[in-house]
Amino acid sequence: MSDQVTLTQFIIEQQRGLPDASGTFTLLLNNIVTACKQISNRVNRGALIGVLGSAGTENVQGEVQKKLDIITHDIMVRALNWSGQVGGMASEETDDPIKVPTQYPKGKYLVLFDPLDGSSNIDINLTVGTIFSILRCREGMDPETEDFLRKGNEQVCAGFVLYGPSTMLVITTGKGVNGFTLDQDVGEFILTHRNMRIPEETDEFAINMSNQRFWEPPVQQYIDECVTGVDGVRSKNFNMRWVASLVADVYRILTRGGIFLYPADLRDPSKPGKLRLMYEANPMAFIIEQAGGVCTTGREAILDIKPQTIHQRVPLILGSKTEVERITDYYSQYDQANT
Ligand SMILES: O=P(O)(O)OC[C@H]1O[C@](O)(COP(=O)(O)O)[C@@H](O)[C@@H]1O
Ligand SMILES: [Mg+2]
Ligand SMILES: [Mg+2]
Repeated sequence: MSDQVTLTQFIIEQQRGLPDASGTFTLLLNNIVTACKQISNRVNRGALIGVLGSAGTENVQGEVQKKLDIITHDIMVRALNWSGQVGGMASEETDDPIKVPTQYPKGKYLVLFDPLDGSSNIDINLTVGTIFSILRCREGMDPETEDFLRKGNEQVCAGFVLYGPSTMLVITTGKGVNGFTLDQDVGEFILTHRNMRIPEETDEFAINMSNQRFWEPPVQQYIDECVTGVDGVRSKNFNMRWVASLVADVYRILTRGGIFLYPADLRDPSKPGKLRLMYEANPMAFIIEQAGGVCTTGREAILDIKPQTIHQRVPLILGSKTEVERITDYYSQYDQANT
């Protein structure tokens, strides 16, 4: 239809009027998006092309890699090299940042990504996704690990693509959050969800209840009050959802509100939470906050954390403002009573 807005048109429109806009960001984004269309195709064809199942290898965090973890990583790296717009990249699937080979020009962006989020769901045909975070760097530089370790509030863009019933892209450049649906017939992402806003109130929570015995008291209290429903202090019933794909849980919250918790886990002090700061929590925090929600560890805003390592894990609590603020109150009351 003639009034449809494609992703490229939308980004050009957003950049128009910016004094230092040179078109390089649009080029970078086009390459990321092309990679995600290729990933969408592989995920969609699944068993037909033999890409399901385990690769029999482990990544830096000791997690068993799926074949598609590796395939999607390779697709992203190739597209980013070809874009000529990146100085370097970092992926969930490699220990160290990835350098741009000498035959490609080096650009002024760093891209960090989780090429396949929710990969434990791939073999059971549930929604998975790709998450990316974009930072600026000095043009032409060969970045070291230290150059990537920047706070989330320095991101210039964050997004994720959902491979679900529809393939969708959700993106922010710091001017709100917009959602695009892939029109498979024409191969373009079309703007379908303009200016997404998270409802401030909610009665839906998302948490992996099997970890309950390892939670700290503020989380125990919060979830206990939700589960007690009308019979407890909340005086209302709550619903629960847990897809176990961050992309799908965050998309639901962007659409109808809710709170997501993967809190600090007392099991192993070296793993404060499960999710990774730089390519899961930071991009989601940028998106959630741009949509009017809140994103925290319970004690600190995610976007204010100075990263120590590329694969650092963080506790992650995000979603509808009033609920996230309620749980951060529980944390501060608990910490005050225990210091
Ligand atoms: O299996 P659990 O413990 O419920 O964890 C689910 C979480 O782990 C993740 O799958 C981790 O992502 P990866 O698949 O990229 O490792 C998140 O998407 C999800 O929120
Ligand atoms: Mg992930
Ligand atoms: Mg992953």
